[in-house]
Amino acid sequence: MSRQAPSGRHGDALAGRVTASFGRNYEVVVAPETPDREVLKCVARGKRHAYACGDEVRVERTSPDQGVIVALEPRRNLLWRSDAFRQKLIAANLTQIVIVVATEPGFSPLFISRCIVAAESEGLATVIVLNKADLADRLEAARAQLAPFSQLGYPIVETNALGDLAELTRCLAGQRSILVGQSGMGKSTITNTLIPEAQAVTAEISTVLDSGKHTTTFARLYGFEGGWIIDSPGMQAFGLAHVTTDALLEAFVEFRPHLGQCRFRDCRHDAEPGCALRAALEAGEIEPLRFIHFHTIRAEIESAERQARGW
Ligand SMILES: Nc1nc2c(ncn2[C@@H]2O[C@H](COP(=O)(O)OP(=O)(O)OP(=O)(O)O)[C@@H](O)[C@H]2O)c(=O)[nH]1
Ligand SMILES: [Zn+2]
Repeated sequence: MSRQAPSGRHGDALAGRVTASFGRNYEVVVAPETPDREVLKCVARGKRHAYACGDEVRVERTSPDQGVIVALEPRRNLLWRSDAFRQKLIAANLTQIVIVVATEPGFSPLFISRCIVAAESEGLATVIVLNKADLADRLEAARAQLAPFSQLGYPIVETNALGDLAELTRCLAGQRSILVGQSGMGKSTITNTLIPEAQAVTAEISTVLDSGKHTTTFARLYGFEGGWIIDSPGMQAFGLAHVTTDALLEAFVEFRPHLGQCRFRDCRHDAEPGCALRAALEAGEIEPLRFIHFHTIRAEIESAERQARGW
């Protein structure tokens, strides 16, 4: 029996998953969950298509190790980087975003809020990894910094990437995760410990670039424990320019009970009288830090909007 493509038009095409993208070239794993699994170097048919790691696609083979992507299965969700002018796809079909921070060097709580906004606005779960938990003298301070997030219910997994990652493995098993983190948090060490194949890939790239440093330069998907993991490069520019103000408010989960309760329907939640969010802030129901994060991210989004319109 031949494989049936859902559209019918690509009946001879193979089902595959995008595991890396380099400009207009893609790496696609065909029959990813089977012993017939193989990797094809692919190009996209047509100019307007762009694919992301995690995309489920149909490919037509053009040589033993090459193919053309001819169709895209519907995406469950999509993460991208965006600023006023550009959007770059990062990952599709995720179940969770895993944010790696560490006891040292210092991390940015705003970076965490940004990642959470991306996760919430795409309906994804968030997990925070506190790495280098073995550096005991820094641990309490880092936990205190993460307290506002754990109070919101975001799980925090403490790890020592140089040791045992059993708890993190349980958290990742069966999930489709993207690992994000600022530089130096130990994300590469975690990836290399979890996925020996990743070590080989980064080593190869480091040799090619003669950098000697194992730095992630592009997103790559690896199969892991019944799911998969995308290791992504440092995501300082985790753009949120495409998120609307309403979606941003919803993405701050602690704001939700108060939305629609302000005196003015167009309340900016700055200094207006009768602002329900300010009242919740003053009542201690909203962390001041998170309130600041909201305003910071909204200002960025609005500034990107103005730039995009050429104001
Ligand atoms: N003590 C301790 N050191 C760690 C741990 N994880 C990573 N390190 C060290 O922290 C440094 C940074 O780790 P990397 O894995 O390169 O960090 P990264 O987040 O991938 O950083 P970039 O490659 O810049 O993106 C390295 O010297 C690691 O050996 C940990 O759990 N405990
Ligand atoms: Zn308000």
